Amino acid sequence: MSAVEPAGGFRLALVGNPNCGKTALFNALTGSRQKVANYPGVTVERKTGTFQTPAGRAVRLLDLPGTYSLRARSPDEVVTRDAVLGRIAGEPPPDLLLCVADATNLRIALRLVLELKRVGRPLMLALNMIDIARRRGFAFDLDRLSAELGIPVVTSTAVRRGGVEALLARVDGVLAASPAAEAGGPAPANTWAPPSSAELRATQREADRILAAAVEAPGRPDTLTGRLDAVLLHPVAGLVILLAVLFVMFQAVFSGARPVMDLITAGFEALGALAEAHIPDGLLQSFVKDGVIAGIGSVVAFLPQILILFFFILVLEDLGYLARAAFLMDRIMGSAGLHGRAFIPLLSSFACAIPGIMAARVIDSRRDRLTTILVAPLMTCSARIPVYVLIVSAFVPDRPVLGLLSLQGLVMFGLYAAGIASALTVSFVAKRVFWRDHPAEPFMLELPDYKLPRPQNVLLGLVTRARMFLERAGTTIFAMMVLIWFLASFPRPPEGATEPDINYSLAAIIGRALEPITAPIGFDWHINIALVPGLAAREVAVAALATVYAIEGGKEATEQIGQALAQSWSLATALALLAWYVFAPQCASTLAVIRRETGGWRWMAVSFAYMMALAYAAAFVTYNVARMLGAGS
Ligand SMILES: Nc1nc2c(ncn2[C@@H]2O[C@H](COP(=O)(O)OP(=O)(O)OP(=O)(O)O)[C@@H](O)[C@H]2O)c(=O)[nH]1
Ligand SMILES: [Mg+2]
Repeated sequence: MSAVEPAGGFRLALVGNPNCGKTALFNALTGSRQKVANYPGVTVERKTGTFQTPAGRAVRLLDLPGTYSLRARSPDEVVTRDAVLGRIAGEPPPDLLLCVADATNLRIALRLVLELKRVGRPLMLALNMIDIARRRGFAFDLDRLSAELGIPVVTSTAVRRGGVEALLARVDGVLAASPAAEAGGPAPANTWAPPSSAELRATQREADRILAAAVEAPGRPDTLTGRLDAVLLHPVAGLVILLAVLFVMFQAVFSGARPVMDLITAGFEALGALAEAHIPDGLLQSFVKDGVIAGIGSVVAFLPQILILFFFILVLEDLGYLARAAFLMDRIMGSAGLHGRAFIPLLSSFACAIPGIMAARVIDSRRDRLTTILVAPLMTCSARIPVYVLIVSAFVPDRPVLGLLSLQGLVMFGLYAAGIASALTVSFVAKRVFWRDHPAEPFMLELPDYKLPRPQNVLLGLVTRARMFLERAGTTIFAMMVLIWFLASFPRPPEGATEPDINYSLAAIIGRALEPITAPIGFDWHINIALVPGLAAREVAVAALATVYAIEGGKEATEQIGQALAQSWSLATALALLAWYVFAPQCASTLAVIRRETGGWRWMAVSFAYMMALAYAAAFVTYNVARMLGAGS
């Protein structure tokens, strides 16, 4: 048998409608941890993994973005089409197409199966989510289904242990009979051509006939999803609930993390004290204590906040609420010129703009996709949380509003709202001013059934996030801290100097050189030092401020960084910096992803320029208005 195995093993591709459980199956088979969530359009690129079948065959498994047809309208669907048809350079076509279907939702899935048959590759159908289907009372005549379709049909529960064993056993059988195993056998003909709408309708009729013959739907349909949707999709009640959910989320981000945050801060302070006690006074002590510990510690302290935000996002995703939120926001987003499908990319950008920008691949019209990519970085990503929380807790008094809300939480919500409002405004302007002739595209998004969030899934998501955040702290942020400490410590002050050491440093020289540009927006040279390296990653700004004030404070810098800021900045400056951070084009990786996703420098340059202009303008207006209102000192 091994003599006829293709090099690198058999190639198996997972194809299917969006949200049917392909990635869950991929993870179950390969032990990978790719993102699984309850909304269509989670996977937007192809991923490979390997596994061994029970008979010992090595298989390379390909997870693909979901699609309804191989017609391929959007960039993610193009990936699927090309992989299925073997059009990807250097990659032979799959030896077996494993079509995955949501067993409770087979109509379109069967149409895709019929379309896939024309590709001429060995094909097999897995009725996934069979657990849910059985519970709801669906009955399947698998033999009949298999006979009608002319391919093997198995059932699976991708998210349960043992849920894929029958499938695995069957894969062996199919691979043994596949042409790849008959060395030199003739390749079957590929008769697939992009189907016309009429052809798709004909295929759908055939699929409906097979469905009627082989599947018995429950007499009493599932009513839970319907009952929930009657409230959650209500044009008024639904929007109110959505707003309430978002509000609770931001409040929790702000106030829920305090105790853990204080613990982390105390831990890093103890580390700093330890460094002070054990390393002799001098440059090395300053490097370890002010550069590394103060800098990294100031960023890592925000881990709890970031995890709280992700906890909310992960639970909402798994619940199936995100697609509803997209539906609710469609009218508002549509009037701002955004495609309904832009909602999930934009919401993902609350976590980080990078997956958000990539998720825009599900949008088929190029202009709608570009608009989404341009405004995604305006959404408040989690890297802004440290900057916002630091400044808000230093400058906004901690007092209750209307009894139960905190003023600080309210300001935080306002900052998120500012991000959303500016995204809507920018897209509105882009649509009206630049792309006037563009007709609105109809928005279609399948609403998944509600599912109870899976604790393992949420936990896994949190661990992944925590790891990514700490890795960033250990690499990008660490590297920037070393640079900033160096710039802030050299050259050493001259003999008999009276000012703090940092005032004689390279950092001060650079920061002061930028003052003519930043003085009108209220930033002094300390802030300038934080702004430039902050372009690498937003959190660096917090770390940089921590280091700058720690070095400036010298030995007496025992106070927390927030207190240091409150003493040295006016309220107007603090507000201007917040305004700056709502818009500033930041983190080099986001810009790099924009370049990659749009296929050139042009849109990267456009987004950098427009965000920089907005940031400067917003900071300018904020600073000057605040000063006029008396917040200038
Ligand atoms: N109960 C149950 N839930 C499942 C099963 N398979 C997947 N799910 C859930 O269904 C949702 C969608 O799963 P994914 O694996 O992300 O679906 P996908 O086909 O990769 O989706 P796209 O990447 O968007 O095309 C998730 O919430 C999974 O936890 C199953 O067999 N049983
Ligand atoms: Mg997927």
